[in-house]
Amino acid sequence: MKALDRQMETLLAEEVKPGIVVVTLNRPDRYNAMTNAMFVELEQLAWDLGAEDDLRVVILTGAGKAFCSGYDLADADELPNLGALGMLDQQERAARALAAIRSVRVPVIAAVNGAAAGGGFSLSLAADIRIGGPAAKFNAAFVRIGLSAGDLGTSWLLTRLIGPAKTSEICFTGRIVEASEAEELGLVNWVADDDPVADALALAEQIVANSPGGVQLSKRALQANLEVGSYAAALELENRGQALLTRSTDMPEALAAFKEKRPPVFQGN
Ligand SMILES: CCCCCCCCCCCCC[C@H](O)CC(=O)SCCNC(=O)CCNC(=O)[C@H](O)C(C)(C)COP(=O)(O)OP(=O)(O)OC[C@H]1O[C@@H](n2cnc3c(N)ncnc32)[C@H](O)[C@@H]1OP(=O)(O)O
Repeated sequence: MKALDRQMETLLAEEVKPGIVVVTLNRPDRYNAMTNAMFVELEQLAWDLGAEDDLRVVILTGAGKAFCSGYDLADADELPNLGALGMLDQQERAARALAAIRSVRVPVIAAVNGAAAGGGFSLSLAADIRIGGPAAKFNAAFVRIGLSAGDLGTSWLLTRLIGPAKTSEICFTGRIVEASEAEELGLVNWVADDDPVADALALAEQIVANSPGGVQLSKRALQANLEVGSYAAALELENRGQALLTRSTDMPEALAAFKEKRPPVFQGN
């Protein structure tokens, strides 16, 4: 088994090309519904993969017909017995898992192969890029199940992705957003003609051809600058990243390659 490959109870991870790992939510009979085991494995996988120097891009997708249908409603019966603090613990554990996915240092591309509902919608938002398949559909199902769309980062990320008005409409109605509308809204970068994983892989190969440090510090700056409050703070963060990269060996290699009119060979340091 390769260093980046993982076989877990609810997830599979496979290095399909050098540095490109496809993570598959693997509960197809339950439309990849989320369980506590899946949250624990998502968080663990995010940290394990992040520790691998050779990692360059993660593609996240679902086995079978759905991407992820949110919390496993078959498990919901036992929740009321947990009490308020027990529920808070469950919610925080799930939130930590999605935050870990979002903070993976390399680009994460969600190949949304089917329904992304509830927490599954939230999980797709934790990715940097979403590519829909023809069957992709997004559903902030929370209000239909007695919950709030303030869930696993949805209210923060979706507002910044598609704007407060459309976010409000989608979250207050709990309606389905089909692939074509998702593309119009910018919820997905595009809709693949067939398998979104194939499109995600082609995109990942374009990313892998570039400086790993440049890509990873770009991700860091782009994510952080959704949070910093000012242009000055953004510049400060960018300046530090660039100063760090100018000390890398990849940058002189890129300059030499440009002058010698050849592709650069990046080492990621
Ligand atoms: C009461 C809620 C308790 C949750 C609170 C938990 C608090 C602590 C937990 C940690 C924090 C996580 C919080 C999480 O983010 C909250 C949520 O995710 S809430 C939203 C939960 N999800 C849903 O409400 C979506 C339900 N599913 C659907 O709307 C539709 O199935 C679909 C996904 C839009 C797909 O529609 P269709 O293509 O028409 O497919 P079907 O409806 O026919 O379903 C096919 C098949 O899959 C089974 N299934 C679908 N979704 C789930 C699911 N979420 N859990 C379990 N099983 C699911 C469905 O039953 C069918 O199976 P079959 O009947 O054919 O055997």
